[in-house]
Amino acid sequence: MSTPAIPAFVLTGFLGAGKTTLLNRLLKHPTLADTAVVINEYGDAGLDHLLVQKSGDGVVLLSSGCLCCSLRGDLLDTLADLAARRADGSLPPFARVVIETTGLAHPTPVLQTLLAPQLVAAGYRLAGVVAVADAQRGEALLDEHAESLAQLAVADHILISKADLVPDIAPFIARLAALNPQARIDSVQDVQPAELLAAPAFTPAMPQKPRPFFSAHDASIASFVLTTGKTMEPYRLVGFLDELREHHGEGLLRLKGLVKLADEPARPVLIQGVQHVLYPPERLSAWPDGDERTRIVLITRGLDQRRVEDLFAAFTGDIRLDAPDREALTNNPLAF
Ligand SMILES: Nc1nc2c(ncn2[C@@H]2O[C@H](COP(=O)(O)OP(=O)(O)OP(=O)(O)O)[C@@H](O)[C@H]2O)c(=O)[nH]1
Repeated sequence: MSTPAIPAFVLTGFLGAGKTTLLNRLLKHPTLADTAVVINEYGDAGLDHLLVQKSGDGVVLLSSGCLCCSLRGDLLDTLADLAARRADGSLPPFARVVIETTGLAHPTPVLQTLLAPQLVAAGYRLAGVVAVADAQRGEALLDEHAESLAQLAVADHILISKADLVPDIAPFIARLAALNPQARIDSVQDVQPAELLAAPAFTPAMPQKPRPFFSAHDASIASFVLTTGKTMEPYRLVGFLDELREHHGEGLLRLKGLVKLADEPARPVLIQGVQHVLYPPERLSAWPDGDERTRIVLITRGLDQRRVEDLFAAFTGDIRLDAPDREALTNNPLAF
């Protein structure tokens, strides 16, 4: 009998954005008390782990009852170890894990780690990416630090901190909505802790929100949705994902989708991926939102959207003008 997967949330945001402040607030909430926290610090500079009360062995027990782990070493080993100790009863049966990334980190290595086969086998499931956006430093931060832009671009949920220090956050919100049209955007103060870490966090928004404007600085980052009402044969999905990963993996900051497969159209398959790493598809029991179309959200950097759309259409059999069909892409001896 399989046990339910452990939802893993990534909490990201630039240095000083307010991640630890938010985390402390979340962990005080009774419904989130059974949360394991991994603070992903590199080097000796990080101090975040000192802000929680240690109880030896790298694991700390917060006064609220939360489990916390300060991590200097390998994220993968730590997460695997936490799961093993949860399974053998030496740790309480935590209901979710939050991984706070270092402020300077590009988010993709952490996401890739979570999609690694060892962690999938250990029972983890990437449940959502929450990014804290600092309204005080606002757009300047996005312009100056590519990591900050990437953190916000891959988020499912953006939380704006320090809105209390800024007279008008509307332009900042507009910029964030343009950068990541799929994300839900809230002010940190307005969001309820319990709803923040409620799994599953992911439902691809449809239709795609229009981009109110597009900043030249963010021009290489794009977010778009591939959709089809058709069912797909499983081998075609595999073929599409293989092609995508092989030829466009480098520019794929994040992929997440619900796919209607021909074998069981009433039970969509959840797919997730980061760059060249794809998570094993997960069969859901039902469509989460009444919309039974395949929807795959891609967040990309420097990737040709049109080519990806053509590739997808070739595998679904949807006809597109001026685009090669699937045979031409997969059976062409001259193809790349
Ligand atoms: N006024 C105000 N201050 C905030 C808010 N959120 C965080 N801060 C302050 O901002 C500073 C940095 O917050 P942290 O929570 O430590 O930020 P962090 O993202 O964890 O920082 P690093 O771990 O260095 O990446 C602290 O002094 C907080 O008190 C907010 O919403 N409003």
